[in-house]
Amino acid sequence: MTNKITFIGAGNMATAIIGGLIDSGAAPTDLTATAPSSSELAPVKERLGINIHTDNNVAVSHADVVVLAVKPQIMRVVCEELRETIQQQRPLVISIAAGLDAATIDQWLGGNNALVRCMPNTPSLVGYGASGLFANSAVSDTQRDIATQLMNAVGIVEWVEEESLLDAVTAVSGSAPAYFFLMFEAMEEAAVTLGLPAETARRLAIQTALGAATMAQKSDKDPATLKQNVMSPGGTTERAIHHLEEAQLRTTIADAMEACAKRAQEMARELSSH
Ligand SMILES: NC(=O)C1=CN([C@@H]2O[C@H](COP(=O)(O)OP(=O)(O)OC[C@H]3O[C@@H](n4cnc5c(N)ncnc54)[C@H](OP(=O)(O)O)[C@@H]3O)[C@@H](O)[C@H]2O)C=CC1
Ligand SMILES: O=C(O)[C@@H]1CCC=N1
Repeated sequence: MTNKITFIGAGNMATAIIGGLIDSGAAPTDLTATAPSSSELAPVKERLGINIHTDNNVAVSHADVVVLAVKPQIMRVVCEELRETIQQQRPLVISIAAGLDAATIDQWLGGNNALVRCMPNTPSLVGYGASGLFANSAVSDTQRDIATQLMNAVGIVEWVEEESLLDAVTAVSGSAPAYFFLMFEAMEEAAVTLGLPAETARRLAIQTALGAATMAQKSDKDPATLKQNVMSPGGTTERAIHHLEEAQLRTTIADAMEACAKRAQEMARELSSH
């Protein structure tokens, strides 16, 4: 990819994507990240070798693609500060902020911008990201390809044709690494109670998740069948799964994902109104 890409914000998500891009062959010199303080940026430069800037407008002035990677709560200030430069430069703008809708961001940037909303996740850092993308009507096919290539460099890409579906993407992949990390915590704690050393338990739980995910990805069988294949009749797994079903794990997951999607909608309302 030969585009010059500027990330506004150099936090968890931006550095995860940048790290993944570099691992997949992007030239660090084509990448720039900004943040308010050079003390935060210095270690990013040291680690990734990319360009850094504390002035967002300067960083955007030569960019083909601008990735807005600041917290949703400060997006308005950042966009309004960038409005003039973006209107002159006309880059493809990609927002990764949860909740904030494309029309609001476009308006804050002065209007008529080619804008892609992307909901990535932090496993982008290791090339196993999963991103949902939505394009507004100003985005050309070439720009769609650019966004696809960018996020494909760090994982899989799924386009949605209705913007509201990004809230579901947030629930199933954007926020979801945290659900699995919670599961690892819980499994490690339980295994320690059963007598295993914590480190052993952690290694076994993580490797098992990796194995299960890889099997589910490579197999032509659906997850329900793969689950059934582990459950010997009258055996140990059956007992464990019975317990999880009795404890309403499915409902708990559905409720958590619904809460996640609702929070994204709430954030959109809160943030677009002030
Ligand atoms: N974390 C995740 O798993 C995911 C996050 N997202 C979205 O990504 C976005 C960023 O989240 P995340 O990376 O976790 O947040 P972080 O707080 O880790 O990163 C935000 C970055 O923005 C910088 N920043 C703050 N103010 C400005 C400014 N005025 N100009 C330029 N940079 C600024 C921060 O610098 P400083 O620290 O100095 O304030 C920091 O580097 C959010 O909108 C979130 O919704 C989407 C999907 C997943
Ligand atoms: O928790 C959040 O709001 C962000 C968006 C998805 C993951 N982290």
